[in-house]
This record gives sequence, structure tokens and C-alpha cells, in this order.
Amino acid sequence: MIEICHLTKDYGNHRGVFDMSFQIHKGEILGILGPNGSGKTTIIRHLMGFIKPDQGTVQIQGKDCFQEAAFIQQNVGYLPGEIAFMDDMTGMNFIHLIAKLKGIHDLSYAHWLINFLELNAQGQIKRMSKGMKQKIGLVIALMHDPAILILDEPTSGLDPLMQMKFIELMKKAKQQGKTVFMSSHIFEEIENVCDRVVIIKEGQVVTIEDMEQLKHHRYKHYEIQFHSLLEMEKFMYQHPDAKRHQQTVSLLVKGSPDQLIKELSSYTIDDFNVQPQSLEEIFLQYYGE
Ligand SMILES: Nc1ncnc2c1ncn2[C@@H]1O[C@H](COP(=O)(O)OP(=O)(O)OP(=O)(O)O)[C@@H](O)[C@H]1O
Repeated sequence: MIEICHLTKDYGNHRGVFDMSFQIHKGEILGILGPNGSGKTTIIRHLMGFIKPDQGTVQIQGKDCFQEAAFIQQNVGYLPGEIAFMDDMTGMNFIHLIAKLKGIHDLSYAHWLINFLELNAQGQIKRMSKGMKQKIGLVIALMHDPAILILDEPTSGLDPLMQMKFIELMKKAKQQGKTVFMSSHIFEEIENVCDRVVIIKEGQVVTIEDMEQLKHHRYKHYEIQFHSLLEMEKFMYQHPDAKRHQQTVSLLVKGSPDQLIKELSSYTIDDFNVQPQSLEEIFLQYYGE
């Protein structure tokens, strides 16, 4: 559905996007994670046909995004990172204006979204909070029920309840077979919504991970409280990498817990806790800091 092939946009001083390639399949939700200035918005602007690659190609449904920008912009549901509003208009008038420009006649889904997002769109945009403006952006991006969605930090400014509602919307989009590309700084959102995640750094792809595999293969934190100091010391001798605090040992284990559990069966354990490594921890591992 979407293909980025050796995309380079060099803004000088190592800023921009360099030789980036990845694809997004039909019905897939792909997330992009990266620190500030790593190139997420630059990729999205190429996809929407606003800027021309220095090198490489960017295509949606086989169409070159820059050459066929009008088609792309008409058909893709787009939420920009920073939305340029007409501040003196009311939210509702602005939604109607964009609908008119896009040739959308049926506003029933827009009204459903306004209700679902609990948006009061009657007031002037300049008097609206950041969250309310973001909701208007979401209504505009989704109101024509497009097959492809490109969302730049969709829940920026939304409160936790609305973030959950957004996740619901994305799950619905997935059921309907829509293709979604979204940038985010919120790990929970990526974890709950995305099928795969592209992790980028300084304009380059660090890794592309399948979320299911990532969940399956991630490390787990084990916390084991031994009944006696002697037993704890015996265990520590076998696991010099583990950390100890009084009679409790914590260690990281990748994959199946089978071997650890078998080993622990020869000890007396007072307490045992396990927690999967969070996406945040995995993400930070890639950055080494
Ligand atoms: N038009 C431009 N001219 C010069 N440099 C630019 C331009 N657009 C982006 N850059 C630079 O390219 C790099 C990538 O910017 P981009 O906005 O894509 O990052 P981002 O990952 O979206 O960041 P954030 O998380 O802060 O939104 C940054 O160093 C930025 O300063």
C-alpha cells in the first residue's frame, strides 16, 4: 500500500532522512518511533506529497506521492503534527469548509466522530484548548472514512480518556482493513495499536520490529525473594549478573521462564514476581542511553 524506497532528504548538518526504506502492507498499522528531530515528520511530509525526495521514491498504491500529490491529498486521511487553523472560524464551520474543499457531502461520520470524541465544535477555534483543536484535526482526518490514514502524533494534547478512545478508533480501523501509518511518542499507544514499529534515529532506520514478536521475545524482569540468605547467595553465585537487595534477587531473562522455574524448584521461595520489559525499555536499549 505504501512504499518508501531509499528515501533521502538532506537538510545539511546531518539533519533530514537518509537512505530510508520500508513498506506498509494493506490492513496494517505501522508505528514510527523516534526522538525529536529524528525525521518522522519529514517522512510523513514526503508521503503527503508536500516535499520532493532528494533521492529515492515514496509511493502510495503505486502512485508517486510528489507527482500525484493532489490524488494522495484527496484520498488519504491526514493529521498533521501542527495544524494550521483559521482561528476566527468556529470548529464546526472549519470542519464544513474542509469537507466542502474535499468534496465530502455526507457528514454523518463527521458527526459520529464529534460525538464519540465529545467535541464541542461550536466555539471559535482561537478560544479552544490544544486537545479540542487536536480533536478537530482527527475529525477532519477521519471524516471521509479513507482507506489509508497518515497520522502525525495523533494523540498529542489529548487526555488519557481520549487517548483510549483513539486506540478504540484505530482498532475499528484495523477491523475494517484500513492501512495506517502513525508517529507517536506514547509507547502504550504504539503497543496497543500497531502491528509493526519502525524505530528511527538521526534520519535512519534502526530496526523494524513485529509487535507480536517483540512482545514474545522481550526480556522479563524476575524478582525472587529467597527464604534464607544462604539460598540467595547460592543463587547469586550461579547468576553473577543478577542484582540483590536484602534477600531479594532481581534478574532479566529473555524468552521462556522454563529453565529458571526448574532451577528455582530446588530453593525455598517466599515471593516471586515477574514483569515484562516495557516497550519504553526496549526503545531506550536501541539508543544506548
Ligand atoms: N525545511 C527544513 N529545513 C531544514 N531543516 C529541516 C526542515 N525540516 C526538518 N528539518 C530538520 O530535519 C530533522 C528532522 O525533522 P523532523 O521534523 O522530521 O523530526 P521529527 O522526528 O518529526 O521531530 P519531532 O519528534 O520533534 O516532531 C530535524 O533536525 C529538523 O530540524
